[in-house]
Amino acid sequence: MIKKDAILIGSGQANVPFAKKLSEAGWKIVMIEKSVEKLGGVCLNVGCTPTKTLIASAKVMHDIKVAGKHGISVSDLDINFKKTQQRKDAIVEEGKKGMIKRMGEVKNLEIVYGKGSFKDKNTVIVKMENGKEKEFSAPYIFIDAGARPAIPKIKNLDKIKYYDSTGILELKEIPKKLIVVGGGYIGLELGQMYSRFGSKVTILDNSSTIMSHEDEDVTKPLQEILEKEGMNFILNSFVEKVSENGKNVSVTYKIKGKEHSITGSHLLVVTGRISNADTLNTKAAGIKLDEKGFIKVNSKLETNVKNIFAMGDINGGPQFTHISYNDFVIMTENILHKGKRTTKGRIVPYTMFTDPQVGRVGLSENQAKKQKLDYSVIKIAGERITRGKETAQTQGPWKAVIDNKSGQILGASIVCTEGGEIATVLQMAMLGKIPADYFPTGIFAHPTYSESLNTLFSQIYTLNKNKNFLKKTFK
Ligand SMILES: Cc1cc2nc3c(=O)[nH]c(=O)nc-3n(C[C@H](O)[C@H](O)[C@H](O)COP(=O)(O)OP(=O)(O)OC[C@H]3O[C@@H](n4cnc5c(N)ncnc54)[C@H](O)[C@@H]3O)c2cc1C
Ligand SMILES: NC(=O)c1ccc[n+]([C@@H]2O[C@H](COP(=O)([O-])OP(=O)(O)OC[C@H]3O[C@@H](n4cnc5c(N)ncnc54)[C@H](O)[C@@H]3O)[C@@H](O)[C@H]2O)c1
Repeated sequence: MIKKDAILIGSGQANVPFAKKLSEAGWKIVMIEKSVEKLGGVCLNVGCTPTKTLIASAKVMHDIKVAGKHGISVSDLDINFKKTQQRKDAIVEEGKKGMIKRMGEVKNLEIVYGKGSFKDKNTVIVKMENGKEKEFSAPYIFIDAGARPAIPKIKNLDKIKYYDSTGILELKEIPKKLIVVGGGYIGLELGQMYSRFGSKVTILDNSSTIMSHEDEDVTKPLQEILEKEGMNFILNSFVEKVSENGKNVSVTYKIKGKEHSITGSHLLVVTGRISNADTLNTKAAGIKLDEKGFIKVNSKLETNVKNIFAMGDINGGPQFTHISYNDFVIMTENILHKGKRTTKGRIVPYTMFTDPQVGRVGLSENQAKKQKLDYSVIKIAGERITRGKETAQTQGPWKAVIDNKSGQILGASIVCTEGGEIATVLQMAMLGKIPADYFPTGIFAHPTYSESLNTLFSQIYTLNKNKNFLKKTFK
């Protein structure tokens, strides 16, 4: 048994920077990670970094395909997919090398490769790749062990070749016909990416809309844009079974009880991500899980067991890199500086990296409605965006939700080629409590995309006229 000041399980987006902070404060720590290949977690190795790199390559391909709009013709458009993949691999490798170097410089940090699981509330056993075991004990344990693909129960799925979000990134060939089960972030981002590389892509989802947790007046226009690019959507579809015939895969699904089938060359299954807590023997430490298997934490990220904390996807999310990183910020302040930071009231931004992006921050209209808030909605179509006209990227809509009493922005959904950046501008306004009426009159550089926040927020005057909106706040 080796004694430490703290045990860190998983090298996700929170534990990596946290290890450095603990070390700087003089703590002797051990970090347990399944393998060196997984060091740095999902985002760097098989998540954000590789996907956003490949998606950028697919955008270049698309921009060339539509260059005719600008009077530019390109003949012999071709892709050397091996090189495209090599570029992605090199970027991941570079990030990995840098991280390993920085981790090597962290004093008092021992990294052990193997599967960690609890023996009791202070002890963790590591089953190493060579079959040997090591035991560590510490008064503090920080879990940042993430989530993995959720594979739905579909008849024969375990008998055929299919891809999850990791496997699909390693393809050597561009699929002729890609069937995607799941129309959420990964399905839409990777579906559009392969569609732009040349695949015929069909997305099946059992919900009535893509990205079903978002407002329908945001997801419907996005679906239409993707359909115009050649993608096909089969919604309200319940996949029953799959089979292989030769090199092809067939998917049988039901819509309103009626059976249909579709055949493709490749099948991608991306229907959400489940907690890795089931690999940790949490019972031995008495750690409580929620009904979905995520570790229950309070707003300070404390589990029900004293001095055991859970950060990142494994505590139920939201499942984003920046949220896990913010968990690290909370933990650092509370553990090392006697702070009282919590997750309460944190404004959550996220961006789906389709093209156009869906830049999101704060509340959607649906969420504001559910919370029974007193709110108004402003919205403009993409055609109103001046910069978009110049760049031939007039997708939309842009939408914001405003608190009727305070005039504060409650949230926004920005469908735009740079939707994520524009939503970030609004996030800054929300953080700084800059009210909505700053935007119609504020000065924005012309012609940036963000300048059109001016146009979006000018809608508040119309609301004012029609509904006596924000009488106190806006004149
Ligand atoms: C394809 C894809 C694209 C994504 N794109 C984005 C994006 O653009 N933006 C964004 O914000 N988010 C994105 N995400 C989500 C993001 O990657 C995750 O939210 C983020 O990585 C979660 O970090 P984490 O701290 O929870 O730990 P993770 O990154 O999940 O790391 C957990 C680590 O713990 C290790 N581990 C697990 N169990 C054990 C055990 N028993 N013993 C030892 N080690 C263990 C794992 O091997 C892993 O390395 C994407 C995810 C995927 C799959
Ligand atoms: N840009 C980003 O920030 C980004 C990118 C990728 C992933 N992520 C994170 O990773 C998480 C996982 O992504 P994801 O796309 O796997 O999950 P998701 O929850 O975003 O989408 C899953 C989709 O699958 C559908 N679905 C579920 N079960 C189904 C079934 N049996 N048949 C058909 N459809 C089914 C759901 O209706 C949903 O639309 C995301 O929730 C997000 O937090 C973020």
